[in-house]
This record gives sequence, C-alpha cells and structure tokens, in this order.
Amino acid sequence: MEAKQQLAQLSELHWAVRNDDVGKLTELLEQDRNLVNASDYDKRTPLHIAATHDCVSVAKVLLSEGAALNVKDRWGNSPRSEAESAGYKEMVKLLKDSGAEVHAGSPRGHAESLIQAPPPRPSNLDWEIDPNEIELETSELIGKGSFGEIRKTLWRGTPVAVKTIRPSLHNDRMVVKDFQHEVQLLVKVRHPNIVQFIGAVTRQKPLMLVTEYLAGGDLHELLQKKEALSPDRIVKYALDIARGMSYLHNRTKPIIHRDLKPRNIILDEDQELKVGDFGLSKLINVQHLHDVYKMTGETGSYRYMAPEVFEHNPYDKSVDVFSFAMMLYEMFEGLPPFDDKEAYEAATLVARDGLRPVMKATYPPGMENLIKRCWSSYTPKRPPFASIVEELEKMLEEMPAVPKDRLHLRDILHIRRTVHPQ
Ligand SMILES: Nc1ncnc2c1ncn2[C@@H]1O[C@H](COP(=O)(O)OP(=O)(O)OP(=O)(O)O)[C@@H](O)[C@H]1O
Repeated sequence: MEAKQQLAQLSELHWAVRNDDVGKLTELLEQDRNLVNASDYDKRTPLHIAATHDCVSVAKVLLSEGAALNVKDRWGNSPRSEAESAGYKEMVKLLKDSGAEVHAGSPRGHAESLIQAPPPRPSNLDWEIDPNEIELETSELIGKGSFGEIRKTLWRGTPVAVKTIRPSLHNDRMVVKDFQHEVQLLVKVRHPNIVQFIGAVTRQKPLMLVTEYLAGGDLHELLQKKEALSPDRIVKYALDIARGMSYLHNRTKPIIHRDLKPRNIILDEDQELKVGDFGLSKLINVQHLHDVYKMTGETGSYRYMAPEVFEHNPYDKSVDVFSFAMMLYEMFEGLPPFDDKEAYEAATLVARDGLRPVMKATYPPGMENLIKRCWSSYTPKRPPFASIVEELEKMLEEMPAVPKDRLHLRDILHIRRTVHPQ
C-alpha cells in the first residue's frame, strides 16, 4: 500500500476510535487486522486514543482484537497511564482487568495529554432526546440550511423544530463529545428573545437539534411579503433582536452568533422576534465555513457577514453588531443590502472595497447614525448590544408618529440599486 494511502487509513482509524465509532472500527479491522496496533507519528496506538478520550466501547473491541496493552507513546505514556491521569475509572478498570501494567509516563506527556483532553464530559445527558419519540415520518419540511434540513414535528405531543445535521458534517468536522458539551451549554440559554433549545440526538446518527417551534415564520419571509413596516414596528423588532443578542453576548461564556440574518430571526404568534440558530458555528466545528457554503449552495449568509469573518481574520462579538446593522437597513429600505448583487459579490464589496449600502429611506432621528456605527469597518466603533438596546428604547420613546404612506418605500419609491463608498 502506498504511504499516502496508509496515512489516510490510519487517520480514518484514529478518527473512528476518537468518536467511539465501533461500526467503523470493526469495518476497518476487517480490512486489515494489523491496524489494531497501528501507531501514528507520536507512537500513539488506537488504544492510546481510546484511553485518552474515554471511548470504552472501542477499547473493548481493540482489546478483543489483541491490542497491545503496555505500549508507550513518544512521551512514555501507556494507555492505562493516560486513563489514570484523566480520571476515567471505567477505562482504568477495563485496562487493569485486561492486564495493563502501571506506567508513570513523563511529565511532558502529562502536560500534552492534558492540553489535548476533551472538554469535561456531561455527567447527565438529561437533554438527550430519543429519536424514536420524534415523529419524522409525519413531519413537515420547513427549511433547508447549510447545516441540514429543518422540520416541524411533534415531540411528546409538543410542536418542535428539528434540525437534522448533514451526515457529511458528522464525519470530518464534528466531534460528538464536543458537540454534547456544547449542547449542554445551549439548553441552559433562556431568554424571551431567543429560540428555546430543547435538546438533541447525539448518541445516534443522524444528529439532531431540537428547539421550540414558532408559528409566525421568519423575518426574511415577512420582508418578502412587501408589507410596509412602520418605524415604531421596526424599532420594536430591532429591540427584540438586540435584547436577545445582548443576553447572548453578556453571558459568563458569551455566545457569538456569527450568522445573524433575517432567516435566523423567527416570529412567534404574538409577532415577538426570537433569535435562532445561535451557537451553531461552535456546535458544528466549522473551520472552513466557506467550504460548507460552497458545498451546499447556501450563500445567503454572505450578504450580512462582517468583513473580518468573510476574510477569515480574527473577530469578536462585534461581528453580530455588523450583521444587525445590515438587517436594520433591510427593514427600513425594504430591500436586502446590495440587492442587485450576488451575496458573495456583495460581501466582497463590503470587505475588499469598504462599501456599505446606500441609505435612502426615511429613518427616525438617530437611526442612520446608529446603523453606520454598527457596520463600521473599525470594530471598536461598533456599539455593544447593551447600549444599542438603550439607544433604541430612547428612540422609541421620542419617535414622532410618522405617516404610514411615507414608509411604503418598496412599493412607492423606485429604489435605485447603486452602491457608494462610505
Ligand atoms: N424554531 C423554529 N420554528 C419555526 N420555524 C423555524 C425554526 N427554526 C427554523 N425555522 C424555519 O426554517 C428555516 C430554515 O432554517 P435553518 O436554520 O435550517 O436555515 P437557514 O438559517 O436558512 O440556513 P443556515 O443553517 O445556513 O443558517 C428558517 O428560515 C425558518 O423559516
């Protein structure tokens, strides 16, 4: 076998072990029994990996297939010493009962294995949903995004929205235990302007995320209806979004949305707005978001994307403030930013040429200035959501009643589709 092919097989094997994927491991071992002790550059065998990540099921398979017990990696660690330093009791017992000796391992080895240790394992997956309780056959397809399909269905009699994660994202971009760890954090997120996370299916594939179902459609659909939105309604909507985002950004562990766009803003029956799809960029460890968009043809996010995200530069919470400004613009103008351009081209103009959409609508006092600060290229100029909320509240209080006909911009005005540098 060619070296390149061998390497690919080895990484496939280690990946299966890392994910406690017994099926895949068995399949690979059936192809080549010698793989059971195949070690990588650091002399780490599949059993080392299973021990480091507490993957008991695959460890059992490896042991039954004759995995070497007392092998040491580059730092002198054995599978048992790895399990002991991480405190994985069941794994230690399994290895001990199989005859593994104790090895101290080198201090350097310890340090490295701690750095590479997975996030703490959720002690009780009480949010884990049994897929048999989700009525997928009778479900209604309500959307398709870059990460997967979304369906309306019932869970224990309650209407829920179920997002099924694309199988291709399971294998190469997601580590199930990290995913479980993140889900555990997301179920604790509670706010009136945030779509409530209910639970997830993480122990079986396809992986699923389950949230409350909201019956009012999304902001994109609402804007497409070409109904004029009165300024006070827009400011109220903006307040809903800003409050939800302020909550996410001000948590002890802040959550950056990174994909704020009208499709991710969902309305409930009372026309209250809720931010959905948050935490997904973290849940699904998408390092190459562009590849996912390319792969799925879902490019809608680009139009609202902060330049630093588009250009793969370091970024912070203020990327959400940028996207918020683009949505505010769309609500007032009745057209998406750079409507005459493809989404990708629009993002290129924003990032490369520093362009911003032209503002033509009637904005309440202070609003134009707020939007311009929010989409500033200089990120410290973008206000945090907590102060955006204050500004919007003040604006709402002071807003004069504007005759409605001035606001039917989409229908009344012919909006020239031009762009200008800021
Ligand atoms: N909790 C929900 N309740 C009701 N409808 C929802 C809910 N979540 C999503 N939807 C609907 O499903 C559509 C698709 O959502 P989804 O998050 O999969 O895709 P997206 O946001 O367009 O894409 P991406 O995943 O690339 O961000 C939304 O636009 C919305 O209309």
